[in-house]
Amino acid sequence: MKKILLLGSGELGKEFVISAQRKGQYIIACDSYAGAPAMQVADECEVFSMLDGDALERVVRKHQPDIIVPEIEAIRTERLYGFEKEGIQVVPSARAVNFTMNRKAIRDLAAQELGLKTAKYFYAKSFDELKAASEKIGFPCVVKPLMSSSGKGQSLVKSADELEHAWEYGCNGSRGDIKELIIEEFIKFDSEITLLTVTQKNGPTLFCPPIGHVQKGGDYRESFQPAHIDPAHLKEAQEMAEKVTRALTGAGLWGVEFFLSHENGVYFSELSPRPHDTGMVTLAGTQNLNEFELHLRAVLGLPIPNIKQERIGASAVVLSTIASQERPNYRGVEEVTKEEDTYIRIFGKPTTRVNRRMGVVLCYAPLNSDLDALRDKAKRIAEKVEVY
Ligand SMILES: Nc1ncnc2c1ncn2[C@@H]1O[C@H](COP(=O)(O)OP(=O)(O)OP(=O)(O)O)[C@@H](O)[C@H]1O
Ligand SMILES: NCC(=O)N[C@@H]1O[C@H](COP(=O)([O-])[O-])[C@@H](O)[C@H]1O
Ligand SMILES: [Mg+2]
Repeated sequence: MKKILLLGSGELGKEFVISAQRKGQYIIACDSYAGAPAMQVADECEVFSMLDGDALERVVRKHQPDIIVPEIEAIRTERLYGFEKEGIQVVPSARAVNFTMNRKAIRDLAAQELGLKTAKYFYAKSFDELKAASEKIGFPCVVKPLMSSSGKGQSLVKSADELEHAWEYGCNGSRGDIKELIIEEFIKFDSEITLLTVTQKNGPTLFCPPIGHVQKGGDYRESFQPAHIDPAHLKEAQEMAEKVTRALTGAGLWGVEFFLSHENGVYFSELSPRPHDTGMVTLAGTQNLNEFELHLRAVLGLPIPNIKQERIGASAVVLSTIASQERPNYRGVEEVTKEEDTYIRIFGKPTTRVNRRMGVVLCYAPLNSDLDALRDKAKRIAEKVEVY
């Protein structure tokens, strides 16, 4: 049995904890608020700011974990190098977690050191720098904080007069103490995918069938597997995923994001060194092993004999339309359970905010059935659920 310190306790962590406990592990779930989804199923929990390095140190000393599994990006990741040196396994590695928490580190590594194709980009520390960069990139362009996730602080800028708003919005949506944004060329992609990639302690890098997804405001709304893409594009994406995960080092499951364009090919976008939100579609049983089970096996160094697509699947998110500090209720769950081949997962978040992801609807069908129809079904059913 290993003692696992989980840093971040959202919906992704909750599924990871369930997988880990099913393999006899002991988990301490951490987050900045009490009653977080993964805490509801873990052995112990700790509530503190993981951006506070000293608080993080105290929790590590108190529990003396064998393994640290980051679940979010908002962590004082510099401290992880020290823990790793002491012999604690950091998942997938301190380097991977530290590089991916800041868009600058990972983008420079991917585009400059590894030569992966990405959108053109510049960084801006002031409004004037943003303006100057936008003149080089042109409109539309995308502006994001260097440190944020799930689309926080991200805007699509269509003309110069929207820049000021993008600057303010980006700075306000930034986590942590840095006031710097990235401005990217807008890629007119035909589709985007997440390539779940597994790096192993003893074994080759493995790839799941690609997951297609649709985002709104920089946040995921629906995902489906397998995405039907050009085999040459898939091969290219796999090669890029192999390169970037090798450079970041370590064992675990990663969500590597790509934009695909018929005209311009494959662009690397970013990656998560952990299970990916769009990968929740694997909870519909699309694969023999879902992304959480794969992460756990890679972390523990357990064998993964194969990854097999068992059926097709679609996920659609349930978002809150209200903001409240009260524990929410859900209307429509009975309606959902009337549907065939459908699951619903309510994450159990104790409070709401507008557009907070509170649950997900998962639909599946046999291989070779109509994927577009399945996507429509998942979206139609998710619409029935109301958070109040
Ligand atoms: N340069 C771009 N061109 C076109 N679309 C973009 C670009 N950058 C981001 N997007 C859109 O916004 C989405 C979110 O962007 P990105 O993944 O960089 O943000 P994020 O906040 O890190 O999201 P998450 O943490 O949920 O993965 C992308 O999946 C894509 O749909
Ligand atoms: N794109 C990253 C992502 O989906 N992360 C997932 O969302 C949780 C935070 O949700 P919250 O903001 O509702 O607390 C995180 O803990 C993780 O499970
Ligand atoms: Mg993303």
